[in-house]
Amino acid sequence: MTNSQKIPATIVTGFLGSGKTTLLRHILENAGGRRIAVIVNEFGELGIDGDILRSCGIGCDDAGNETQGQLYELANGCLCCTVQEEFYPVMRELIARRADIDHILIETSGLALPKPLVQAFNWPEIKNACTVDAVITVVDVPATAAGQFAANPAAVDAQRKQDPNLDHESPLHELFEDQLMSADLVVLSKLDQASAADRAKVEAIVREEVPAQVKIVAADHGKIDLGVVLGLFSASEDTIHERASHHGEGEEHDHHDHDEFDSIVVKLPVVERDALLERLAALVAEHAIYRVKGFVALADKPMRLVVHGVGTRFDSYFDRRWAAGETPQTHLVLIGHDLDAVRITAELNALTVGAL
Ligand SMILES: Nc1nc2c(ncn2[C@@H]2O[C@H](COP(=O)(O)OP(=O)(O)OP(=O)(O)O)[C@@H](O)[C@H]2O)c(=O)[nH]1
Repeated sequence: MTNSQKIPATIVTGFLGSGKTTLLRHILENAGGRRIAVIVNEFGELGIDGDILRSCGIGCDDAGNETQGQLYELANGCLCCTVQEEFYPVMRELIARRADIDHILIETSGLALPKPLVQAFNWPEIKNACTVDAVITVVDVPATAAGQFAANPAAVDAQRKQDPNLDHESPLHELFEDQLMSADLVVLSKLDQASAADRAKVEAIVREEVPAQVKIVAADHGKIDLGVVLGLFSASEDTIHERASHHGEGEEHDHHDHDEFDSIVVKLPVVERDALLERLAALVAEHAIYRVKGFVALADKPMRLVVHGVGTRFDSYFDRRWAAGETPQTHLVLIGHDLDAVRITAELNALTVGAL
């Protein structure tokens, strides 16, 4: 089978909160009749991205009931470490349904390394039926310009001063480089929050990491012409072995076990919106929390509030009414480094104002 007869798969990668789900939503809402199967993967115990996509009607029929076979959530760890157990069975299922599928869209967790996933497209059963249309790496311009992914950000410099014998290269920097080194296309996000100088600075940083033929484009809240992101025919699986990576296959990849990152899941009943957002902002300032995401139940509202915090910036919006028979509950996932789960959970628990 030639590559043009295979099902094209687009892999969307990028750090936590960079704008992957926003880009996915835009693609799915503008699919123009393409039948797209979606695989979303998250680090942390809650399948929040899947639920956000579902609340926009993705993976549901017109009556809001879940349709089988469009949306697959892999929430049991990072896709790059669970390729065999999690990704492979879903791909086999999709391959069996190939007559119903025009494109596969895969969102990796923000902590995943894309290379092992692309390499899985060389496994015979997958290679015979699918090809990687492109690896798209989403880059958060304000965060990158502010140095979040620098080789030696301030915190790492401080550690190094205390113990110069230790290797303290920032884990975020390695991840950033790995996610870029596999890219066939780079999408810059959040330019509305960045100056022209920041954009130029980030483009120069990205250019250092990606091969010359890789285009760097911009998307405003995920909006981008679908012709730019789909139909690239990169067949990345054929060249992935030539791409460098900080983490290899097999034994070397096993060391990428996310020891550097902690995930805390907090479940609360009803809370008060301003108190919650203030406390979360304070926690982000006090701890190395990279991303906060989840759903919030408010005492005076019949709607579910979605909260998404990246660094010190928090977005919140109501996405849907709590369903009949559903108990409104606050579910938050916090991801960061060296987090004191007991203390953070206790501080958030103290915000509970009761049940609906
Ligand atoms: N201002 C602005 N905000 C954006 C843009 N793109 C995404 N966002 C916001 O950034 C936050 C993170 O976006 P997501 O699309 O959820 O990011 P993600 O990469 O899927 O996040 P994780 O799944 O947590 O890794 C959300 O609050 C988005 O609304 C943009 O172009 N401009």
